[in-house]
Amino acid sequence: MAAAASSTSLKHSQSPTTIPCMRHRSLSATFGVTSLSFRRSEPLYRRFVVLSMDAKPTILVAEKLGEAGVKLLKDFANVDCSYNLSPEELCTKISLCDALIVRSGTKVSREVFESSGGRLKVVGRAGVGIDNVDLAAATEHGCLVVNAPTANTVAAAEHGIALLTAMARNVAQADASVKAGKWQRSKYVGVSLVGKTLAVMGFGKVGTEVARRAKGLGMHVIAHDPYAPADRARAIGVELVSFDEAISSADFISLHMPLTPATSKILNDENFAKMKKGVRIVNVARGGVIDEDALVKALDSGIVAQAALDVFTEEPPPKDNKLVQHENVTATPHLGASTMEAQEGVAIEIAEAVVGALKGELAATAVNAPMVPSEVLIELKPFVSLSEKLGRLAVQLVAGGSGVKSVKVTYASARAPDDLDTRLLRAMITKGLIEPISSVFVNLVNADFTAKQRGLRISEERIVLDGSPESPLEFIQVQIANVESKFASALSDSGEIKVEGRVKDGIPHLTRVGSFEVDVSLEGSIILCRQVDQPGMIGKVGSILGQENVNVSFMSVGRIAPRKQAVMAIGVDEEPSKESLKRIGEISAIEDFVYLNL
Ligand SMILES: NC(=O)C1=CN([C@@H]2O[C@H](COP(=O)(O)OP(=O)(O)OC[C@H]3O[C@@H](n4cnc5c(N)ncnc54)[C@H](O)[C@@H]3O)[C@@H](O)[C@H]2O)C=CC1
Ligand SMILES: O=C(O)C(=O)COP(=O)(O)O
Repeated sequence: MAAAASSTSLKHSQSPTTIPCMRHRSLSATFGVTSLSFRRSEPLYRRFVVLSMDAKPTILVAEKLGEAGVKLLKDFANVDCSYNLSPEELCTKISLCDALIVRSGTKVSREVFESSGGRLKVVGRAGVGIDNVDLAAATEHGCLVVNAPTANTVAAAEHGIALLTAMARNVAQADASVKAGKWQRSKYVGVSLVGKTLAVMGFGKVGTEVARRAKGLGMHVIAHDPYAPADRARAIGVELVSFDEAISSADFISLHMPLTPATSKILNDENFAKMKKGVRIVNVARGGVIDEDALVKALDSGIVAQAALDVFTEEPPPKDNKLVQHENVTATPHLGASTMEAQEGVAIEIAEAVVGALKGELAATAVNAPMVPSEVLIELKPFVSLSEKLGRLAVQLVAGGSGVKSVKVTYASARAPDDLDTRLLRAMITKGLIEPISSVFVNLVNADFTAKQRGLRISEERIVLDGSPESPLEFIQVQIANVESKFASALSDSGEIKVEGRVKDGIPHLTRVGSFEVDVSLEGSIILCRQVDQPGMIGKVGSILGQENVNVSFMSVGRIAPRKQAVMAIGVDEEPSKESLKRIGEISAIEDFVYLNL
């Protein structure tokens, strides 16, 4: 990463403080925060998922969404409900959209993010499974992905139970037979559920609700979930067991885990061979967790007596799909979430999440961004701003041609080490370091990815201070190693560019440059001058700026000793002209100076 040649040439328009936007935004209704006022006219989260949104945003709803949700969206944005778009049509439309809402039927591929040209800021998945969204691509493009994880839980569990009971009593097959004019009572003798063992694979929200209901049907319920707490299972009389124990002892297996690389085709030839002969399988999770060819073989050989499937690897499955056609298979077209109640709930849940994210609020259901509780966020707010500004300052001090590769961030705090969430701060320092010297837009979603991609290593260190832990942090220090500085006094004794800041009365201040203590509020822009300490310097610089009507907000001098080397830090509200900066540089006592945009 090469630093910009001249700090004065840095593009001011990249500064987030220049984005015109609303005042006094609510931080997050979801987190119960009512309202916060910000000194800059910018909601905090806007720094993370920033929109250049002077006009109403546009939201593309690509699959059927409940009316109440659509109404919520329309109150805030232009809403384009276009269903059944081909992948090409979606890619064409997306460049005009700030947000996209989908269900399980739309593939939000890398091409979609690439085609958006950076405008797409939020993808809302109106449901749980996000396996149809390329999360890595979303993150790389700084696009937030939110889902609606709770509103369809009961619907999916009820559908699982519906399939379980219908399968056990051949309801679908018998219904088709009666409609065909037959009366085959002996052919459709079923099996009972009571006393049978049900293995719930994936003991999350849906799995838990299925387990509860199955217990009510008199079944013996066991579950396998490597991440579920045993006490939650025990509380409802379910025993957590290993994968092999679950599949080998079950009469019925119900799948409720997400489709991930680890669960893909988890029911395969090898695992079907471990099952009890005559096992019955329900899948309301994702088709991809079953190797469908292996299931056909297991059905044909009688290892699996019956299967009831709501989901398929390819949806809709091809007409000649062997599973769908199999007489021992009951199939539904991905109806798990399809109740009136669930669809209404999901629509509202996703509309609120998407609108909130577009407004710059933190989304409680963000899938690809760290969640920071609201109380932590409120405390960290001024430090978030300080972090970004220290990053911006530090990188502008790097001499052109030096490559920034290694940055050390030190947080000094009287809090216990595990009582400080630095993810936000690190993301904002990264934003400050990268944005001034590139065209990349960095936010909370893509900060770590962007740093890694640029080979920028950010290490973090904690200094634990004695004293009152009332404030989350005393100071933050940013050091850039192995670079030259265009302002030699910014180098510490050990040769790194070093800047340090604190929050004073809620306002970020620069309190150290190299080995020099200064004190200048981090607002507007800053001029740093190195000089031999002597009377009259402040006046000389001040009068040059005054002649141009540039308002000085702050001045401070840090010096080794009276009349020795000193650094003068001057905060200015307006950007001085090149001519004024040149005149400051020509003051004979000034040995070195740099102008830095914040
Ligand atoms: N058919 C439909 O219309 C619907 C399908 N679903 C699907 O159901 C699945 C579960 O949904 P929720 O319960 O809401 O999600 P959840 O996130 O609450 O639960 C998933 C559980 O699976 C567990 N898990 C992860 N890897 C596992 C593994 N290798 N083995 C066993 N368990 C594992 C997790 O620890 C978690 O407890 C998702 O795939 C979702 O997409 C959800 C709603 C409707
Ligand atoms: O929420 C889920 O994971 C589902 O599978 C529901 O999918 P749908 O929104 O009905 O296409």
